[in-house]
Amino acid sequence: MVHIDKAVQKSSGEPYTHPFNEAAHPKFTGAGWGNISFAYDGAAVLDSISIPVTRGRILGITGRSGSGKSTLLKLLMRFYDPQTGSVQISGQDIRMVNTAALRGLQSYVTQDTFLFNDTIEANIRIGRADASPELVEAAARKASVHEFIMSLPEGYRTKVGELGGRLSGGEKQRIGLARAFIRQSPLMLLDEPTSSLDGFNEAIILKALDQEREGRTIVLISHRESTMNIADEVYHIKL
Ligand SMILES: Nc1ncnc2c1ncn2[C@@H]1O[C@H](COP(=O)(O)OP(=O)(O)OP(=O)(O)O)[C@@H](O)[C@H]1O
Repeated sequence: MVHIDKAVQKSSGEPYTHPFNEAAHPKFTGAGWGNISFAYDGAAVLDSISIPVTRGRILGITGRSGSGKSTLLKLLMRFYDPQTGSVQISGQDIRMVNTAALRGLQSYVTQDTFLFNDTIEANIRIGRADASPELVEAAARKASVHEFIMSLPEGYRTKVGELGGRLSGGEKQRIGLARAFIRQSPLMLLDEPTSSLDGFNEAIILKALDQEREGRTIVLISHRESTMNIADEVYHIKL
C-alpha cells in the first residue's frame, strides 16, 4: 500500500447551507481502520490495513478493480466485521455503536442510486425527512441536478415512474449525491460518486464537497484523477 500525501486544495469560501450538524454529533473526531484484515469466506481481500481519517479531511482511496476499496467502506458501515483489527469512529470501535446511531453518522453514495417510485423531491428527502423545500433545492444545486429537475414536467414534484425510465445514470447519480448532501452527516462515504458524470457536473460537485469538508470526514473512492484532486491524502490499495 502506497501512501501519497496531496496538497489541500481549498476553493473560495462561498456560503453553504448544509454544514456539518455539530449539535447532533458533538463528539465526532473522525474515523479509520486500525490494522484490519478481512476475508470473504476465506478469500483474503484486505491485509493489515491502517488508515486514520481525522475530522475535516477528505481521504481518497484508489486501487485496481477488486483490490478491496468498496469493502473498506462496507466495513466502516459494519456490513461485515474484520477478522482482525478494528474499525473506529471517534476513537470507538464501531462494534460498540448501535446500528441506528451508526447509520445516523453516515451517508453513503454508490455508483448505482436506487430511486423509489415517488417524486424527485421525496427521493432526495430520504436523506433527511424533515428537510424544508429550500434545503432540498440547495442540496440539488450542490449535486448539480437542480436545473435538470426544473426541466422536468412538474419539477421537484415529478414522479420518477412517470419518466418511464428515462433518467440517465448520471442524473440518478446526482440525485443520490443530493440525498447525501442533505443529510448533514459527519461521515460521507462516496464510492465512485462521479463515475457517470461529465467534467462540468463533476466540477460543481467537487467544489461543493470541498466546501462540505469542515467538521466532517469524507472518504472518496474514485478512479478519476480529477476527482482525487480534492483529497487531502490518497491511499492506493494494492491487490
Ligand atoms: N459479498 C462478497 N462475497 C465474496 N466476495 C466478495 C464480495 N464482495 C466483494 N468480493 C470480492 O472481494 C474483492 C474486493 O471487492 P471490492 O468490491 O471491495 O473491490 P473494489 O476495489 O471496490 O473493486 P471495483 O473497483 O471493481 O469496484 C473482489 O475480489 C470481489 O470479488
